[in-house]
Amino acid sequence: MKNIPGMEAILTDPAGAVIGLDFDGTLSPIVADPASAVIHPDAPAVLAELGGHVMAVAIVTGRPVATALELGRGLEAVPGLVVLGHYGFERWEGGRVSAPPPPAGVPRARADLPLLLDSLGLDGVTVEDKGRAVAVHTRRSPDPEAALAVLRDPLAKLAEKHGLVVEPGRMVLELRPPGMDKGHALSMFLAERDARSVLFAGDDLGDLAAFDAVRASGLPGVTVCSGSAEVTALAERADIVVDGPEGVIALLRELSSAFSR
Ligand SMILES: O=P(O)(O)OC[C@H]1O[C@H](O[C@H]2O[C@H](CO)[C@@H](O)[C@H](O)[C@H]2O)[C@H](O)[C@@H](O)[C@@H]1O
Repeated sequence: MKNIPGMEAILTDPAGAVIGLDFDGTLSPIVADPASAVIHPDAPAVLAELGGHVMAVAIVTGRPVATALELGRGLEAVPGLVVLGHYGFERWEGGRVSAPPPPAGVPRARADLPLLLDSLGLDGVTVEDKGRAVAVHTRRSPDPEAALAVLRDPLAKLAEKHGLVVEPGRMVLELRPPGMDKGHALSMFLAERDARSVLFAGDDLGDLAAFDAVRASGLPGVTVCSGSAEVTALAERADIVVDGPEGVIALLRELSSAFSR
């Protein structure tokens, strides 16, 4: 680990390190039904151990905070944990949630979706109502990539009509408000805490902005890709590529053990 640029600073000064982690595909294995996702069983204990050494553990996710905590049972016990949900619009810390008022465009887009999806005649496309955003999933359709291709333009037009943006992800297109992304969320958090180093691990396109934020911070930083066959863009830009959530947990465990030595 020591040979990775940025890791040296984290290992020698853990109290100055922020560990940023995506949720789905990084801490939680990808499953067909978003409502059935659960955190890797070892993650809460590994993060609790890590949280005792570092400046902060921050989960930066597209999920609403409440969903991340529900699917991530045990996370609330991680010392000093911060959850930045909805790509950073929501924040949970010490049991308290803060968030701006919900955007008006989301319920309007959600109301238009059934008719639009009917008109496209796609099988197995499902809608996840996230409150402050709405996600259209194709993982359970017979050809998920082809369904995504059919949906791309109509959803872009729907998003524009309601003042929203499209966030592409693993077999999902999400309609959400503009003005925030994981990079912005992470940058603000690093500045707020006066971090001295940072590690960020993610698996999906939305995590690229956080990778950029690690670089832009000017801090000693490490980017980790939770690798999959579905997304290759992160692996190309990561300092470390591991094998999915299992690999992420193993890396965090190794880090924690190094701090304890
Ligand atoms: O930022 P994240 O924590 O990675 O959240 C991104 C999206 O993750 C979820 O969808 C993904 O995981 C599902 C469960 O494993 C999977 O079925 C889906 O295909 C993936 O795209 C979640 O449902 C979305 O709301 C999140 O925005």
